[in-house]
Amino acid sequence: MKTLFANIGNTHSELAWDNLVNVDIIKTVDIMKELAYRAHEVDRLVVASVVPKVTGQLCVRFGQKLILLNAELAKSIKFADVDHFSIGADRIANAIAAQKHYSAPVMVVDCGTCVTTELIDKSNQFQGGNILPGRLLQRKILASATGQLPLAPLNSSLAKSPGRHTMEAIQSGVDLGLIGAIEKLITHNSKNFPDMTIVFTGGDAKFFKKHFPDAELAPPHFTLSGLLELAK
Ligand SMILES: Nc1ncnc2c1ncn2[C@@H]1O[C@H](COP(=O)(O)OP(=O)(O)O)[C@@H](O)[C@H]1O
Ligand SMILES: CC(C)(COP(=O)(O)O)[C@@H](O)C(=O)NCCC(=O)O
Ligand SMILES: [K+]
Repeated sequence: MKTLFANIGNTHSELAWDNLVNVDIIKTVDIMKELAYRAHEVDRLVVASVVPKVTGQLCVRFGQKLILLNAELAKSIKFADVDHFSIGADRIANAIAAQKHYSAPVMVVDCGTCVTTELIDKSNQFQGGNILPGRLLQRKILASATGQLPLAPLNSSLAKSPGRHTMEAIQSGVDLGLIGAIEKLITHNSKNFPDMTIVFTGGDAKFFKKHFPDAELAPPHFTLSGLLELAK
């Protein structure tokens, strides 16, 4: 039986057959086209999706072959104190991956379209987390919600602060602001978990990790590895 795994995020999606050696990264806007090429080989499609429009299309296309990750399938994680119906499937997969790769307590910082955190304690409880707009999303909202601000490009290193022109002011404002926000979340969330491990993952993980020397950089395709773990 051939199982295809898919992690469908708001910007990118990852596709893999039962291992992490050959992972294809596809823009989520193109994911249905990509899956159409592969549909004939797929006996089972195991998906973590946070894009309901795509989830709906997958239900129609794959029917009974489709398995959607939700908190009820994540038997190794307990959700006693959280609203488990509301938690994104990628965040549940991150919790499973954190449990597999690190010793608890552990907080994942997923730097994607949004920055999310997921905190898992020693007794495998999902304690909850945080959601805030990521580096690109903050740039986009500044450009779209104002008359005069340009869309500032992403840069791999920090822009000068104080910024000497509009672009530098946006880049340093957003990027330093997010680093500060993550620092604050770590300090705040670690009050009850002083020895917790911090793990960075997601498309922007390398950028942020540089500013957190005590944190870990997750192995490649970390979220997807959580999804694969589920199928074992
Ligand atoms: N070349 C790039 N194209 C798009 N996003 C990038 C790029 N380099 C860094 N990023 C950052 O990575 C984020 C997307 O990360 P990703 O993990 O793919 O997101 P998601 O899981 O939401 O699909 C973007 O929002 C942006 O902040
Ligand atoms: C918070 C998210 C938008 C993050 O998505 P991403 O940036 O990884 O594409 C996604 O996990 C989501 O839609 N979650 C549902 C709400 C929640 O997790 O509480
Ligand atoms: K993600």
